[in-house]
Amino acid sequence: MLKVNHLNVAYGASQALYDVSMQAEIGKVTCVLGRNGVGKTTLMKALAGHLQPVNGQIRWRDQLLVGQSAAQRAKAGIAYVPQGRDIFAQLTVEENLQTAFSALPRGQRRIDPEVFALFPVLQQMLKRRGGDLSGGQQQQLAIARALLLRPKLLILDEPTEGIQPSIIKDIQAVIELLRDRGQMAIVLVEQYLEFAAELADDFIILERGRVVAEGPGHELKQSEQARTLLAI
Ligand SMILES: Nc1ncnc2c1ncn2[C@@H]1O[C@H](COP(=O)(O)OP(=O)(O)OP(=O)(O)O)[C@@H](O)[C@H]1O
Repeated sequence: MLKVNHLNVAYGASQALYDVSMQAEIGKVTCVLGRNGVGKTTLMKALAGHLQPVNGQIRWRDQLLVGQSAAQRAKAGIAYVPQGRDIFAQLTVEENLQTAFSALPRGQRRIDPEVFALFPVLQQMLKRRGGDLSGGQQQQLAIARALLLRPKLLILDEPTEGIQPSIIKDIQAVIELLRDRGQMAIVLVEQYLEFAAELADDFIILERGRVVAEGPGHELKQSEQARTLLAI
């Protein structure tokens, strides 16, 4: 289980997260919701090790993460798919997938065919350059690259942003399949209440860097508070 306790994160003098606590369990999707600029990406970067907090604790399977680098966390099975996807435009799909290898032991440096079962389009486009893919295909590539780490904690930062509805459905199906296998915790950042409500087992809502609502996912659809906080 992931446990975040009283996390404070700042960019220099500008504080972005205040006393944030949350948890995410194996076999569940935990959604982090909130409007633009409330601190969702900051929280994900702190989980992945791209930002170190001012104070507070992050525990993953009872191990303290604060102080560990992003590379150490990747090796410990924490995979982060950033907002904007970070695909290398000049590298082929295959080469983009191979960039995950640096976090893997030598014996495991191969592209698991399972990622092609999950995202068949990637196999068809293996020799194409990342920059030639559509936004939705790039998102699938970024998730596939993260899965090559065989993560136990998968962090997805707004995977639906700017993506056509048919691919959103495909991505949703993959997230559900990964969740239902019961072997990883999934933290999903979302702005769209509908998508989050379909997937969330648990949720938190951030507002100006603070957790202002939380609960089980089934409460999201009916929640007036969520609608107000997300300004729908
Ligand atoms: N590199 C940075 N330096 C200074 N301030 C930053 C930096 N990145 C983000 N911030 C600020 O921190 C706050 C939280 O930003 P963050 O990107 O975490 O929000 P978000 O909820 O992910 O928003 P979005 O949905 O637009 O991605 C904002 O006020 C933002 O301006």
